[in-house]
Amino acid sequence: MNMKRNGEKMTMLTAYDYPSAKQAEQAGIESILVGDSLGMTVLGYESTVQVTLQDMKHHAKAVRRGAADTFMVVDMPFGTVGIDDKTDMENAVALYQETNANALKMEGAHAASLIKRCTQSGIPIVAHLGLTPQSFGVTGYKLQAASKEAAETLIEDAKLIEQSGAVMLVLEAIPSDLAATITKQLSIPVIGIGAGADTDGQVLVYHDVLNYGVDRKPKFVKRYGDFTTGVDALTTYREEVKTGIFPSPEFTYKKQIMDEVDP
Ligand SMILES: Nc1nc(=O)c2c([nH]1)NC[C@@H]1CN(c3ccc(C(=O)N[C@@H](CCC(=O)O)C(=O)O)cc3)CN21
Ligand SMILES: CC(C)C(=O)C(=O)O
Ligand SMILES: [Mg+2]
Repeated sequence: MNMKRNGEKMTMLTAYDYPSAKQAEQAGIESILVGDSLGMTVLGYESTVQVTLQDMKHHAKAVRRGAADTFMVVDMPFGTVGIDDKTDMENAVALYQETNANALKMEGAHAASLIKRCTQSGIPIVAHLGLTPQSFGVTGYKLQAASKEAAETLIEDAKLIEQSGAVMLVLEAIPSDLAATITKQLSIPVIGIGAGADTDGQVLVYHDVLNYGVDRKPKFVKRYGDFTTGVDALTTYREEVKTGIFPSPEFTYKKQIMDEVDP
């Protein structure tokens, strides 16, 4: 992870299961995020708030099987950080140990003390500031740190999480000049999503990149593929069964002579 020094941009992509993890690894993506966005993209929840520690474990284990050689970051879901020191630590240890993750990610500057304790215990932590979707009920889904005061607070928060031992910072939905400033001031890599071009790297959601079952497109999402064509394929499959085109002999086992078979 020396890319901050040599200036090469780092790429991160979410993955939630075995095939998407394999694809990300095959594409040479440097780091996979098993994001709690899986609640929305693959479980059909309205937000990430419904996602449990069990959900994260289940998906992260599948991702690990698909991408054994890629740096895998796993989100701590809503309600697993900030309960009490003992419970927070038990949650982090379980998620890290059971999924064989390379790092865990935690939203918000309030996680600073847990970041410190995890780091001391040997768990690498990625911090996540700016728009933190687990707090959407308080913040909404909108640009964060838009005022001068909020920007100053964010800069202080970023320094705090670096001092607490975070190995990386994700900045979401903030003005690009603020993201550039924070990226310059920190020595750890800063990965942006809706944070402009001057961070050390970018992260996007798999289903957004491939237009796969998502109905909203935030401003920061660029689509590189179109999985909605899957519906055309499924429609053709249905039609071919209805019309008897499928299964043709090519997809059929050889006939037996039924007369020779006892009924
Ligand atoms: N598919 C997906 N992509 C994501 O990037 C993502 C998730 N899901 N789930 C978890 C969070 C939620 N995120 C979101 C969700 C919505 C907006 C959004 O609608 N933004 C609007 C701005 C709305 C406003 O300013 O009021 C946009 O147009 O960008 C942004 C980030 C980012 N994360
Ligand atoms: C949007 C990214 C950074 C995330 O936290 C997620 O996918 O859950
Ligand atoms: Mg997340």
